[in-house]
Amino acid sequence: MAHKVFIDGSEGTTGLQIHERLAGREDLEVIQIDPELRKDPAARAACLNAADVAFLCLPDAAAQESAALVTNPDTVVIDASTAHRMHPDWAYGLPELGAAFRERLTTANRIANIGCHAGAFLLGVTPLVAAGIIPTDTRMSCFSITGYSGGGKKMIAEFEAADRPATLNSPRLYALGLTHKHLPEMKQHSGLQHAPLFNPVVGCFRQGLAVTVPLHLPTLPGKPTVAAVHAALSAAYAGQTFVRVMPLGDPANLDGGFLDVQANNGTNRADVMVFGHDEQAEVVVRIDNLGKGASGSAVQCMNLRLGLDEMAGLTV
Ligand SMILES: NC(=O)C1=CN([C@@H]2O[C@H](COP(=O)(O)OP(=O)(O)OC[C@H]3O[C@@H](n4cnc5c(N)ncnc54)[C@H](OP(=O)(O)O)[C@@H]3O)[C@@H](O)[C@H]2O)C=CC1
Ligand SMILES: CC(=O)N[C@@H](CCC(=O)OP(=O)(O)O)C(=O)O
Repeated sequence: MAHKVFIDGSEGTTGLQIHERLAGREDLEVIQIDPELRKDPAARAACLNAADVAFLCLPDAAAQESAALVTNPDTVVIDASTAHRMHPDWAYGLPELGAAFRERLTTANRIANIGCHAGAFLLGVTPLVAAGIIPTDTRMSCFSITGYSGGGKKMIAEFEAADRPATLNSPRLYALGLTHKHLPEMKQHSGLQHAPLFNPVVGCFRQGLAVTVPLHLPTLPGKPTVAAVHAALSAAYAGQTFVRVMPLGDPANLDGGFLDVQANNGTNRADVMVFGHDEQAEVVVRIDNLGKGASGSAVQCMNLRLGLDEMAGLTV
């Protein structure tokens, strides 16, 4: 029998992308809400409680409201928003972070999907903390370049408006108050004692994201080589379907010396890359912010939770 799935917020950026990834799957039946009633709590409650899996693709407040509407103990909720990522009762949706994450996702009825910047940061840093290469008390910094779809419908409309102001044509640094909403999950799931100093930049392209984490190798215990950093990441992700560690400093990652942050678009793949020399290393993690950073991850978590092929509906 097909699993019943409901997407609350199906007309938003993430909701539409989940819908696309579920299209044509015979093992799933998507519950449709009357479009006129898509923001009506009673209508949403009926759909949520009829679902085996409910995706919340909503702003934080609406996601909290939806989660509270779920009374069916068997409904698995996968929330794409920031609302529940720090909640102890919710599993964090990044199985590649380790066996404990993966195992929890196979049974949890509440799953918080990753933040796009946070997930990429964690893929680059968590194994290095676990391996002791980065001490837990290190004060890290990192930056991220993202496409404007990360800002949802509103930002997409601003960037794609016919009368777009020229100020949107150049990359825009933001979150300069240094309190970006992904900092708590970056700290919690990396094992670091301090949140990184994080600078996101949004560019005039729709989709694609890369987080860059600099490492000053002589300041780290035992002065690891760039090869040791690469080896630790390669070991951590051996056998993973969706995380690919590229050869060390591979020029094939670079197009005439430039790294294309859109190269994973349309996939659920994360590319982990290490560049550097004796003194400095840079870990770069590239994802599709709407793929591994949002809807791809959500579908992967559903597949895992339901015991289905983890790759169903997804590409690498
Ligand atoms: N875009 C991205 O790259 C990522 C997004 N996320 C998170 O996923 C969630 C969804 O983001 P995104 O798809 O980008 O956002 P969008 O703004 O594109 O879509 C949100 C959707 O929710 C609908 N909505 C708002 N309030 C309610 C309500 N009370 N009841 C029902 N529907 C409602 C909106 O309706 P309307 O169409 O009328 O505006 C819209 O269709 C957010 O929490 C976001 O932070 C997470 C990772 C990455
Ligand atoms: C360009 C842009 O604004 N991107 C968003 C991140 C999108 C994301 O990961 O979303 P949630 O954490 O909200 O789920 C931001 O930096 O706030």
